[in-house]
Amino acid sequence: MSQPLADARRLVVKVGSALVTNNGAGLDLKAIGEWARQIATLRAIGRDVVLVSSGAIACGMQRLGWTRRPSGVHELQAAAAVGQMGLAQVYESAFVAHGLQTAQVLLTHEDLADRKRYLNARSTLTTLLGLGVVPIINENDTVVTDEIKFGDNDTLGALVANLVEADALIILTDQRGLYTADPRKDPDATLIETTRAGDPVLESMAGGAGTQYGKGGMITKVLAAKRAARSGAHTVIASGREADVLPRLARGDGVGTLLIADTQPLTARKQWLADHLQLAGTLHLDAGAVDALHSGRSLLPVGVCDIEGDFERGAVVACVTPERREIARGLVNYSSGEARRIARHASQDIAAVLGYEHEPELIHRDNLILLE
Ligand SMILES: Nc1ncnc2c1ncn2[C@@H]1O[C@H](COP(=O)(O)OP(=O)(O)O)[C@@H](O)[C@H]1O
Ligand SMILES: N[C@@H](CCC(=O)OP(=O)(O)O)C(=O)O
Repeated sequence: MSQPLADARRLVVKVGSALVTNNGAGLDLKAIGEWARQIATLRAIGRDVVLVSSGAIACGMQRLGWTRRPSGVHELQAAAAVGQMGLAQVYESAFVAHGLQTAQVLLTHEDLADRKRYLNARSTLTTLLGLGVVPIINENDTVVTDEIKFGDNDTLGALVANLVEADALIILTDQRGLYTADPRKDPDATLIETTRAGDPVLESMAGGAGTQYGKGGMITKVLAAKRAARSGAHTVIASGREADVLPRLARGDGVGTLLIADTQPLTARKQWLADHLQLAGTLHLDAGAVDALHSGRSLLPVGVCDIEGDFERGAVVACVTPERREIARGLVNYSSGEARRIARHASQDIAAVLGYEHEPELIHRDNLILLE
């Protein structure tokens, strides 16, 4: 049942480090040439393709003669800077051979968290697609440290799928798809052909990375599918070594694991809120406020017992239950200092407490998304 892919006009294809660098042996020119050929085939039948490629660190390590992945952030960043040159060079020549232009786009988490930069990135990518160019995206590893990284490119792939409103995210890796357990560890593991993106049972089946070259493993792919489904994109996890994998998927053939997006997509603005990986603060709600949010109402200051963090009006914050489960997130109308003063107060008292009132709600329901 891979029919949804046959209708997908815009695809994000993600290729992992182990695959791109042939397990750290150096850029796999044959494999890269093969994906370029397949992507050219998709372009020829009118599909838009954005490629998210890992491999900068693994390629840099190989070029620098390092056999072990360094643990120091600056060494990793240096390796990424060296390796990204290799990636750009090889992709450029591989696509030129098929008459296609490429564009390098390096993104950070901050680019996508800032609404203006997010919209800029979206316009640039859609302009490139309109020009028939294949954008090749990676994380800008040289300028980000661990705390602010996407880290694995599965997450980045899902965010890009949401950013360009793709119909499908295709994650190519070194296994045939998602198995019931890590096939490297469990010989009885079987391939799952079709499932529902976001099914919590998948998270217990998926393990970590298979080699020192990959970062995320299967768990980040399963979570990426859940994330991509929020904008309505289906996900396929398949082997990048499977013959003609991309054209076959585009024809609707069943290859690998299909994770179907079967929930109502969020609006673009709510999608952007949901995709924030780092939040500016946390609002602790009482049980009444939790119920109000579940019935689709705005968050009023009266239902907030405590505030964590230092944030400005307009920041994206988490809303947690008394048990500290994040149930929603949204754009706050008051800074953390103001919020601490009006917490537990009725909205009609805001002006008396602060001397002014922005809005009666702490977070308006239009700026709020429920996560469960
Ligand atoms: N349930 C599972 N099904 C398939 N692979 C799994 C599973 N759990 C863990 N893995 C591991 O995930 C690895 C792929 O992830 P990773 O090494 O990060 O590759 P990539 O660089 O392509 O992202 C596989 O080689 C496999 O060992
Ligand atoms: N941005 C990093 C990719 C991080 C990574 O290893 O991702 P992945 O192989 O997709 O798990 C790089 O280019 O080396």
